[in-house]
Amino acid sequence: MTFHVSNNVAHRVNKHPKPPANPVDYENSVYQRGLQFERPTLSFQTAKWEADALDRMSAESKGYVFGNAGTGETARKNRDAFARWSIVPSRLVKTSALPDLSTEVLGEKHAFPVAVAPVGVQRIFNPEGEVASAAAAGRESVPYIMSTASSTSIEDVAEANGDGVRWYQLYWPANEHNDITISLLSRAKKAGFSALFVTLDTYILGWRPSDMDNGYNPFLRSDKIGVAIGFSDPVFRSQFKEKHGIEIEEDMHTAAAEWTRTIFPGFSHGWEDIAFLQKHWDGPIVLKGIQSVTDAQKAVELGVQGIVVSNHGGRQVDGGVSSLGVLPRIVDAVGDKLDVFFDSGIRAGADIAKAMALGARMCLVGRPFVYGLALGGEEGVSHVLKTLLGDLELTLHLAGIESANPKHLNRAILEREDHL
Ligand SMILES: Cc1cc2nc3c(=O)[nH]c(=O)nc-3n(C[C@H](O)[C@H](O)[C@H](O)COP(=O)(O)O)c2cc1C
Ligand SMILES: O=C(O)C(=O)c1ccccc1
Repeated sequence: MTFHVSNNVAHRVNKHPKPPANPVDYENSVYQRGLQFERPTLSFQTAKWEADALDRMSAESKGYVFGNAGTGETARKNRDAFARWSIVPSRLVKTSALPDLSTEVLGEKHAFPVAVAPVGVQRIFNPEGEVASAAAAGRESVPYIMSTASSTSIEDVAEANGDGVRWYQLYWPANEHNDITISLLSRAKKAGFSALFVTLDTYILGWRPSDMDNGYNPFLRSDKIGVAIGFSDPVFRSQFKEKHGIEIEEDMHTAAAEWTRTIFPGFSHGWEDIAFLQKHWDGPIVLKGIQSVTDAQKAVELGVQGIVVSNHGGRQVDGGVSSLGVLPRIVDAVGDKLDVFFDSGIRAGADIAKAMALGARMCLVGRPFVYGLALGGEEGVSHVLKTLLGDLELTLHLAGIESANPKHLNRAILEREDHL
């Protein structure tokens, strides 16, 4: 995989077409080439992405992406949980092979243990929105998870993602709209989305004071960009026409409100409903938003292929547990029976290393890529992904992990900082 950061520089200045061949070249490529020639516009300091991106945004967009549920306690806990684990490096570990960050999930090998988390309404942050981020993910060989709340249609995201790996995230309409669910699933399947991520923690938006202060709802914006999937859905369109006798375009406000209620019905499905998705989706199913061992075990009983240990980045239940905090016990209970994905709080390579050492098989990155998108469109998202992966590789390499390969990670490389 050698090497994200240097590749970026090489592409931009076209003076170093060949990526370096081994880890030793890392220093040369990053420190020397990076400093000697034109540098990427975005910083390598991950905290700067957030600061720079928020600086440029409207109060509404800033409140929306940076905002959390309630007091922000869970979002803070998500971050604090990483500092409770520390990596203990091993010395004089001879590396016999090239770096290999690959991991296996859902029966397939992936070059990197990172995916782009589903994030809705990305055109708020950049006019190119999902087209830019799906293209960047495809180019960086990182799976792209497309949100049902996207501001770009399923088909257009697929086209932008090219031959990349893409997975579809479902905001699951209530049972009375099963025909819409079936339509979404069949569109996703036809457009080459190979796995279904079902988000369980957001059947209604959480208590988000920043959005409430701004009177902001991403779906009800006057430009209606948040409802692209509904407005491009043949079943939703024909039902709307049947009910109101007019096309969506003749009363966009009513249509947007109806679509919002369709995918955020305000109440949850039950465990027994998962069978419906298993019947109508031909491929792996992953349940996103799991935080308890009991729920993880129910997922195993139902025979789904994976779970995402996630609290939606602290945006739904304030006062909730940290996502990294509950990861080990969930891995202990079900890690050998399905694939455990992780998100909520990943900001650097070391965070990915820790989550993988605690048993996650792949990490989803949320806000950081949104900041990259806001700052630099496709290039910005590419830069964020490359930086996180370059940082991860170097962290593992210097921690003495053979070939920087996540499969050699386990809890023995971690210490609880408060036990030292
Ligand atoms: C602006 C924004 C929009 C999001 N939209 C969705 C969504 O449409 N579907 C979904 O399942 N999760 C959504 N999420 C949650 C992310 O998929 C992910 O769980 C979370 O961002 C991970 O935490 P992190 O931001 O700390 O990386 C969204 C998160 C943000 C910040
Ligand atoms: O904001 C979110 O967390 C979220 O999941 C979402 C995305 C788009 C529209 C509404 C909610």
